[in-house]
Amino acid sequence: MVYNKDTTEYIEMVQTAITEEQMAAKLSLQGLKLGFIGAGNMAESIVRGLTKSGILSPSSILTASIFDDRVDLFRSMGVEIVKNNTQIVERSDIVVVSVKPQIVKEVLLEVKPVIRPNHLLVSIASGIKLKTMQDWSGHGRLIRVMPNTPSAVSHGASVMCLGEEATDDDREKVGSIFGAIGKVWKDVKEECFDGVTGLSGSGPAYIFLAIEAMADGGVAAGLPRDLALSLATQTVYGAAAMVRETGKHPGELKDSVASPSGTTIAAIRELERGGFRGVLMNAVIASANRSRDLS
Ligand SMILES: NC(=O)C1=CN([C@@H]2O[C@H](COP(=O)(O)OP(=O)(O)OC[C@H]3O[C@@H](n4cnc5c(N)ncnc54)[C@H](OP(=O)(O)O)[C@@H]3O)[C@@H](O)[C@H]2O)C=CC1
Ligand SMILES: O=C(O)[C@@H]1CCC=N1
Repeated sequence: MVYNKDTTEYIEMVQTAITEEQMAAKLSLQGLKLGFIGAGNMAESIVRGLTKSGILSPSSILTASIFDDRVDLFRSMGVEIVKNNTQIVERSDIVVVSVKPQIVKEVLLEVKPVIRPNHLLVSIASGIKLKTMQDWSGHGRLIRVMPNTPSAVSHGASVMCLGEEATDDDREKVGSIFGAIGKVWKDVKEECFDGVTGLSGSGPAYIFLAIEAMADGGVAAGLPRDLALSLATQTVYGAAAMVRETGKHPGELKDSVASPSGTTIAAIRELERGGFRGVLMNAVIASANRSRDLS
């Protein structure tokens, strides 16, 4: 089986391995209820990823919203809809605070009376520090996470940092949840969170912009729009996979595309002239600074 070169069989083997790994995580989360305060874009991405992973049944997930379209969307994924934030906390073991940073204080003060010692609070809000969360909620069993939207398709990047009363078991459970929807870095220092937000939290948006712009370039060069968009998408996906799977420095991989006096180096010259690297670096820093402002 291992030596069978048939592509279909190989894929089946990989899927079995993932399923076994996730099975252990699934067992550790059995019977657990996961609530989301804030049924927005990031909560949706996490729930989509979790539903896909099979690690938690959608009926173990709860949320609430005053908007019918959000209720309908989460209900269509099998999520239980409750009346309000208080009910989410009362009915959940782990509560993910997934509202905008500016709303976190209001929401925590609202649910504070029903938070019990057995609750684990997880905040994904950018900029809001663990200490601030603890002051507002009166609860120290906290974990801060910075995820990103590719979690919806099982390719998320999430980092975690534990509050002072979070246990090893809490770390494992939250690590399993975010590990099921992508890669997770479990013990990142809180001082890194603004930089993480600037890089991986906001980062998908920079790449969506890049894909759109590359496709536009293809159209300008005469390609049909659908072919241009598909090629741009596959090129970004393939380049990311190459960096990840070869372990080579991106500079070395770039050099291997650029032939002497060829097409790529002509394009790179334009990118450098336009300040491509500096622009990307400044984008990460701008997002990190905004995250710092929010705290
Ligand atoms: N989007 C992303 O890529 C990422 C987001 N985050 C963090 O996740 C959090 C949510 O972001 P995102 O999902 O993009 O934002 P959204 O605005 O899409 O989601 C927030 C949701 O909370 C709802 N809401 C507002 N007030 C309340 C309230 N009092 N009680 C309950 N729900 C309420 C909002 O409803 P309404 O629309 O009516 O305001 C909205 O549906 C933010 O703190 C953000 O920093 C972290 C990583 C990545
Ligand atoms: O734009 C935002 O504020 C959120 C935080 C990280 C990604 N999106």
